[in-house]
Amino acid sequence: MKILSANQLKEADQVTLENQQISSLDLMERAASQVFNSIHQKLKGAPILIHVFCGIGNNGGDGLVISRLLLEHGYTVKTYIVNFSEHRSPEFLDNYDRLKSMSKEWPIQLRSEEDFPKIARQDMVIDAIFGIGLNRPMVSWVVDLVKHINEARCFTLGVDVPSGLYSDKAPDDPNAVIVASTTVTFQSPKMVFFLPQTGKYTENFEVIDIGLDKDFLHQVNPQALLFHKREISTLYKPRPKFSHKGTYGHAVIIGGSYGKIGSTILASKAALRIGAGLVSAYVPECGYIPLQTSNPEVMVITDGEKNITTIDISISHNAIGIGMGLGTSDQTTTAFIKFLEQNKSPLVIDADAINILAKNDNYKELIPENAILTPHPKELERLVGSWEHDFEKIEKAKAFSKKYHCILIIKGAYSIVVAGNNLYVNSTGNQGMATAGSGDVLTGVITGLIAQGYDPLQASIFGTYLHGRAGDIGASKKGYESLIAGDLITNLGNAYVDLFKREATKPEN
Ligand SMILES: NC(=O)C1=CN([C@@H]2O[C@H](COP(=O)(O)OP(=O)(O)OC[C@H]3O[C@@H](n4cnc5c(N)ncnc54)[C@H](O)[C@@H]3O)[C@@H](O)[C@H]2O)[C@@H](O)CC1
Ligand SMILES: Nc1ncnc2c1ncn2[C@@H]1O[C@H](COP(=O)(O)OP(=O)(O)O)[C@@H](O)[C@H]1O
Ligand SMILES: [K+]
Repeated sequence: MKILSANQLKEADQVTLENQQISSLDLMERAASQVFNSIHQKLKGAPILIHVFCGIGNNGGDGLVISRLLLEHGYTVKTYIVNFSEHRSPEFLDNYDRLKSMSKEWPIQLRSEEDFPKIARQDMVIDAIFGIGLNRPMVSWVVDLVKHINEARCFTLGVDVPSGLYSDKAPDDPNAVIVASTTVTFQSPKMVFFLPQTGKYTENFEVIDIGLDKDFLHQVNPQALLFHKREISTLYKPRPKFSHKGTYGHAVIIGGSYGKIGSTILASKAALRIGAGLVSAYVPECGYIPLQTSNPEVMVITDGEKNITTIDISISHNAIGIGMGLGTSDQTTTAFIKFLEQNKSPLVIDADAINILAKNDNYKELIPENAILTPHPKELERLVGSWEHDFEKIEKAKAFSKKYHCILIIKGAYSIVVAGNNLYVNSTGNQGMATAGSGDVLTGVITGLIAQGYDPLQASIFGTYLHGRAGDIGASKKGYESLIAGDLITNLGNAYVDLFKREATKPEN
């Protein structure tokens, strides 16, 4: 699914008006009535008090349409106009008149704190103050209104985006944004939903198709792609009946140091579970027995006593995952850099291998083309420098990916695969995966996919998806707290099986 920027959505809006020969008032009616439908389906006429807060632009216009439709269906509604400016949009004004003409109760004008209404915990709020048009800080009384609404802690539905969020940067004041229980958003999910600084303002979101011009949507180069099962299952490579283990490649996992051998156990097991034909682990001697006993299917090569001192892989192989638990001692750093100078295999670079690269710009020049780097936020900061907000972080990651011709996976909730200017946002995974070793599993998964013949970009996207899905299946059985990295490995098979399960169809109302 395409994630479009605010400007692209505005352009889509204009193209739609021209090509479909409709007015922007019609488009607003179409969009807002779908928000109403979504609310009505859930509320089913429940007799609760609904407060609709409308700005004076088109987001406010949507709010007015929703108010009118709610009233027409017998809901108890109070509509407020948040007068943050005198420049009312024409569509707002039209809908304002329509609402006044059908309701005895006229919208309530808000101009200062004295006008704020009481909102009870059991009421519902519809937030249509600002949409994607917010372009400067809100005046202080509107900030206070946002805080007043948030303090009510009632079910709050954001229209398009929670008010107070910019489309391309972090909020000026983290408390000056509506915290929505859900957001019903038009046509495309917004990038802000997927980033830590801004995604926290909506617990859920629902994308509604408002029928914008299909050709435009098809040809537009999106800000990012959000990948779900539908797109992902097309990447799957079936296993031919007459295949043998050689068909699925040999993955090598290099890492570990005294006390951190577990990371290589997890990564090599994950490479096997994702389907590599053969897996070898290259570890210091202290890892030999732990690996052989915990993973009988994995072959083990050793070097150094407590940490790796040279990396010399003479066996034939198809992909290497390197870095988990490796350490960054001088000896290991030298070994890794020498290895990079000679290496010709597809690489997944993780953890301490990233930390070593971050030490010196000359080292970064050795990153082979199409290598995949899987930094968590701290490792990313070491690699690309610090950022003020998440959008800047993404720009820095893109610049790094372009400069060194590599793929970066920004890990976290909604991990983002960065390949040059292209961004792929993962839809699977959960907070239970914030646990030791889950990144090691991801490295094993991606290495195992490349060994099987997936190209690095496919392996990054497919692997991130399956890893998250395994976490979701694991959490559905164990809950978030007790999910551990080993559970992700256990559920990789279920994640594959799930790829081809049909969604249960929703019962008709
Ligand atoms: N194609 C689409 O995406 C559609 C968008 N529609 C709605 O239109 C919204 C965008 O409407 P608008 O562009 O009118 O913008 P908003 O309604 O978000 O904001 C209203 C106006 O306020 C001004 N403004 C921005 N920041 C301000 C501040 N801090 N203080 C005072 N004034 C400020 C801006 O000039 C802005 O145009 C969308 O979010 C959506 O709700 C729908 O009606 C229909 C289709
Ligand atoms: N809140 C979260 N939601 C979804 N996935 C998460 C969350 N927190 C962590 N993860 C995933 O778990 C993994 C953690 O990786 P990392 O921090 O490198 O772990 P470790 O170094 O312990 O192996 C990443 O794939 C990340 O996307
Ligand atoms: K809003």
